Amino acid sequence: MAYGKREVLTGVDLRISAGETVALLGPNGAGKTTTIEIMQGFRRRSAGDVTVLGTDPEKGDETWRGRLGTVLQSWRDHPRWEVGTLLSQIAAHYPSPWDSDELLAALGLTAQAKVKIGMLSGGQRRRLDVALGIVGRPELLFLDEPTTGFDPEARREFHELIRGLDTTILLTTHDLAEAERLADRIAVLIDGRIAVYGTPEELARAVQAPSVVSWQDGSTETHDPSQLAWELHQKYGGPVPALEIRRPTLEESYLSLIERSVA
Ligand SMILES: Nc1ncnc2c1ncn2[C@@H]1O[C@H](COP(=O)(O)OP(=O)(O)OP(=O)(O)O)[C@@H](O)[C@H]1O
Repeated sequence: MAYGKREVLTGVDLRISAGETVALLGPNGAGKTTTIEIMQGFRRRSAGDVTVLGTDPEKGDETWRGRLGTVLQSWRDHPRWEVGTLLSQIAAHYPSPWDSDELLAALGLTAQAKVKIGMLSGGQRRRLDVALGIVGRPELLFLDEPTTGFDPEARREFHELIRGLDTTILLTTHDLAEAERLADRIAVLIDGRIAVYGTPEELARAVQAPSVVSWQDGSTETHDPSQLAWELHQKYGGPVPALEIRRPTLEESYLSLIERSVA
């Protein structure tokens, strides 16, 4: 993808299987939104092949579009609409939508059905965003930084909700713990290229961020914790007091990948 002469996506090779949740991570400006817009058919790519639910997004018709769901940053446009009314209005555009009341119940919004959107709390509004994104029973759901501004409880509830959906999901987030919790696979986009694509464990292995080994008398970073544990075991002639081995978190692997690509 090039904007004018400036190429912003140069190596996006991504295959997502049905039912999978994939998190697309990357620093600001890496090209995540552009990638998603191309997949949704909102942006015309400069070159390359894209197939989403069997269709080239540039040729996607209304029926194809109806199979996609999008949860964007909060709906702020309809503050005077009642939650239930807006949801049924949107539902009416789809061939086999969720029943609005059922969906509100599933999202814990039954008590808010007659509340005006402008009166909802941030977390409630976000649930409504999700309701609007999935009301058409999408086969593929795009979540763009879904929990920005959530309190920890709302975030946890949202994660449970998302994990309970049996739809294919492509998620962008800057919250690494969220990616780890929700995603089967993680794609890291750096400067328009997918630098790594795999499970969090595969990412950690590819990046080879060090583990932290600590014990009663010391602590160190190492790429081979089991070797070190063995050496300590020899040194102590038995169990190593207060031995702890901490594998790199997704955040550490990710940051180490970004640092390396900048260097
Ligand atoms: N309409 C546009 N015209 C020209 N350049 C654009 C346009 N939209 C995005 N860009 C540029 O393309 C690059 C990728 O932007 P994009 O919004 O896809 O990144 P992102 O990974 O989603 O970033 P963020 O995490 O900040 O949302 C950036 O350098 C941006 O400035």
